Amino acid sequence: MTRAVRVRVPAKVNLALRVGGTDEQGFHELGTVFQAVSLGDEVQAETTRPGDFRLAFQGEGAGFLPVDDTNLAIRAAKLLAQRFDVADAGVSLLIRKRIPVAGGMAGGSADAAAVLVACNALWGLGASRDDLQPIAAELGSDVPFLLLGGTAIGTGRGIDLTPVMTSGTYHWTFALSHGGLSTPSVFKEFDRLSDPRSTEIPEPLLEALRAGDAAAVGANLTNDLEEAALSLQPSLAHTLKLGLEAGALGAIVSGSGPTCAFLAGSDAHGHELAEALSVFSGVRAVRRAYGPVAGAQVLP
Ligand SMILES: C[C@](O)(CO)[C@H](O)COP(=O)(O)OP(=O)(O)OC[C@H]1O[C@@H](n2ccc(N)nc2=O)[C@H](O)[C@@H]1O
Ligand SMILES: Nc1ncnc2c1ncn2[C@@H]1O[C@H](COP(=O)(O)OP(=O)(O)OP(=O)(O)O)[C@@H](O)[C@H]1O
Repeated sequence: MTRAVRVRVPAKVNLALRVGGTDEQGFHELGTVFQAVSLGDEVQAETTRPGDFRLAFQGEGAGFLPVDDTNLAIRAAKLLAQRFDVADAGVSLLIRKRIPVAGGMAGGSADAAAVLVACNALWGLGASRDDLQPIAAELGSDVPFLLLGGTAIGTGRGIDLTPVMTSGTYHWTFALSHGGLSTPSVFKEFDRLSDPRSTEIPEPLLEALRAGDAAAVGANLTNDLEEAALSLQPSLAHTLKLGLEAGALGAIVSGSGPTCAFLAGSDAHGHELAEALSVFSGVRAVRRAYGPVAGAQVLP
């Protein structure tokens, strides 16, 4: 039996996020275009005593993230063990975290996706990615995309995925904020401020992605949750303005925020954006990344 597995998993940015009405469980209907980016976490999974599920963090969130059954990573391991009837399951997980916590980049979801892939390998389950998708969807709306990676349209709760054809590489600069925003409170603020919108994906964005036209992709970034995130954290307006003044091709709040995402024309331009953003005290840190990249993958 395999004793240890390492898995790399990306973060996501929503190039478009359209928010419609709610279903009977209170989930909003979404029309979104996800892109997986190279700012990611690494999960190391090792076999341990049967019934022993252990978790530790290094990096972002270490020291304050829960490491008990409330953590999505532990829930993912236990759900997989249950669905595949793994007798004597146990795992010791170490997560090297770079994705900001409660940052709108799906950090917890990424870890859950990585744990599914890691435990599948560790326990020799032989499950395909398609087998893992419904388990991922039970864990959270962003988890299935972090398994898939690349660039994809998400509909329904965000879990019905269709890969999108893209050309080229997109250079991203992310401005991390002090503190996070809770996803449910951002959706609640959206409901307070706005009526449900159309969930149609803007065709010019898809055309720009197909053509590899970064300037047109930048011009067509859109996020219906942005107004709600700005209402809860007003300093984000200044962060977005700084990036645009420094020549970003597009500037947007990532998902439910508060991380802000800036599209650069090149790697060198991304570096300039990072320098311009880091002078603002409202920005905790800047990170650069590129996309699209693969979903959760076992490392050799
Ligand atoms: C904002 C996004 O990141 C965009 O990709 C996702 O929609 C959020 O995905 P997530 O964090 O995996 O969300 P979940 O863990 O499934 O749900 C957390 C909470 O977000 C809200 N939520 C989430 C997804 C959705 N389609 N409608 C919602 O209203 C609900 O209040 C839900 O209780
Ligand atoms: N492995 C994990 N990593 C980060 N947060 C976790 C994890 N497990 C549980 N959480 C909890 O989930 C909350 C949201 O964290 P997360 O980093 O996933 O937010 P997010 O990136 O804004 O999510 P999304 O973009 O999917 O809406 C945190 O406040 C934390 O308490």
